[in-house]
Amino acid sequence: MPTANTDQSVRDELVQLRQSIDNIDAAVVHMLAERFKRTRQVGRLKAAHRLPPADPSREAVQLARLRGLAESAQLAPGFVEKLLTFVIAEVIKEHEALALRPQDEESTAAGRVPRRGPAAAALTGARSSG
Ligand SMILES: C=C(O[C@@H]1C=C(C(=O)O)C=C[C@H]1O)C(=O)O
Repeated sequence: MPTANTDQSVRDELVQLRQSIDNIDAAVVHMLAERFKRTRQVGRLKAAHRLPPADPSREAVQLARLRGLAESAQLAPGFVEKLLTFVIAEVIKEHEALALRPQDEESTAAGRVPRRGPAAAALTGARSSG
C-alpha cells in the first residue's frame, strides 16, 4: 500500500497500472460470459439429443492446446490447466442441470431445438422421442 511518504510519481504509476488491470479484469469477465453463452448452447444441444454432459476427450485436446499456448505466452501451464479445469467443471454442472430439465424449447446456435429427454418425459409422463 502506498503511504504518505510514497513519491507522487510512484502513486501515479500505481493508479495507471491498476486502471489497466481493472480493464483486463473486465475483459476476462466479458469473455467468460461469452464462453458460458456458447457452452449453454452446447448444453441445450446435448440435452436435446441426450448426449452426455461431459466430453473428456474434447477436454484433453483443449488442455493440451492451452498448455502449449500458455508456454508460448510465458504463463505457467499448470495455472492455465487449473483455470480451465475449474471453468469446465462449472460448465458440466450446468449441462447436468440442463439434462434434467430439457422440456422447454431454447434457442441454440443451430436454431430452435426442442429439448426432449428422458427426465422431461418422466416429469410430464410424455413419451420422449428416440
Ligand atoms: C462445452 C462442452 O461440454 C463440456 C465442457 C467443455 C468446455 O467447457 O470447454 C468441454 C467439454 C465438455 O466436457 C463440449 O462438449 O464442447
